[in-house]
Amino acid sequence: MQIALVGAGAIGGSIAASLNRSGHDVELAARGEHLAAIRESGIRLTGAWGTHTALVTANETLTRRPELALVCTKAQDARSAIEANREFLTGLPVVIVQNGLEALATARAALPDADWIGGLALYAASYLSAGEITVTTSGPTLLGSGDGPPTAATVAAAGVLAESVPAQAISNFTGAQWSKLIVNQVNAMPAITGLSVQETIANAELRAIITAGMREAVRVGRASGVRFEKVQGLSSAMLRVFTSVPATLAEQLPLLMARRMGDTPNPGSTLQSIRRGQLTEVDYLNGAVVAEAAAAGVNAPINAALTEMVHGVEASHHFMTPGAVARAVDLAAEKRG
Ligand SMILES: NC(=O)C1=CN([C@@H]2O[C@H](COP(=O)(O)OP(=O)(O)OC[C@H]3O[C@@H](n4cnc5c(N)ncnc54)[C@H](OP(=O)(O)O)[C@@H]3O)[C@@H](O)[C@H]2O)C=CC1
Ligand SMILES: CC(C)(CO)C(=O)C(=O)O
Repeated sequence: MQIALVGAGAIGGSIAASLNRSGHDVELAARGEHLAAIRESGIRLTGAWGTHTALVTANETLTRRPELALVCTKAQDARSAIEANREFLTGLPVVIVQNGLEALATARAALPDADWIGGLALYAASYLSAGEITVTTSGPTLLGSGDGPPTAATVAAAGVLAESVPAQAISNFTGAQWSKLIVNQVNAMPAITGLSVQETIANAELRAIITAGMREAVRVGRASGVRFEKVQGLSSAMLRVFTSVPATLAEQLPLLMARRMGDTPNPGSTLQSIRRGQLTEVDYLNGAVVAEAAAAGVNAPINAALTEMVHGVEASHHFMTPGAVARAVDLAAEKRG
């Protein structure tokens, strides 16, 4: 099948290489030194999904109309990436694989005339260098849209992807996006400290803040009327227990998440942006919790403080120590009440 991917970093690159390995005819839209490296010697995939060098067609924008497309940029780049490839995406089923809550709304606003399908990657991947992608933890990609059952186009797209990567169509995609937003509470701390997700969770001070941020985000979701969908064991019932037990007991959840990630250090996608000197997605992660809290008339001081600290590191290029992070969270929480 002819399949196009717009954005071929950690997520897009690992999916593209796997599709190529299965025999699909893949075209990528990529940019900069990554595009040059892919043109020169393909995408080199390593890690949990095996080793493969994918020699694929790659251009700054798509040059032909595929049968299925995926958009796999960071949230802040999605709109311009879709607009730049509008000609070859119009009328197609297009999967947008993105964390946060806004992927489908952004995609539909940028290109109303496409059959947009949301994608949530439950695996972890890293961009090592131009042309080099590694999968650090395996897991499925969930496809869906809205709060009902998956559409026929979603089931068909999941079927195609599932021949190459773990993928499945789900109901209540909106609830799954929220559950993933709770999982993505682990992204900010690596971006602030420069440590891996596993290292931040192993640190008692940081783990307490991550847990508090997760509990705050669940409460905001509830205040917004969210029906959490089960994602990586995070069901609505489980999240109710998570927010009602003592904080130290609740820390078992991030500890479990870290164990599931295994031994290969996972920087998370937000720290990877920082390491490349790029702006991060934090406004779509912790920032989304703050925005939803404001809309629901509740406070989210921990998520607000984490958002601010990630922006601070983006600007200063200096990571913070765990002690400094703990002091900043305390001060911010006091100030905001
Ligand atoms: N990495 C992970 O483990 C996981 C990531 N996710 C989510 O998946 C999404 C993608 O993340 P990830 O793959 O890590 O991000 P990356 O930054 O690794 O990849 C995004 C790629 O898109 C490229 N890009 C941006 N705009 C354009 C454009 N107009 N045309 C062509 N290419 C473009 C970027 O290029 P450039 O570098 O030049 O900006 C980059 O190569 C995010 O929403 C993330 O939160 C979800 C689960 C796990
Ligand atoms: C859950 C996690 C941290 C996996 O890498 C992720 O979704 C991300 O990096 O954005």
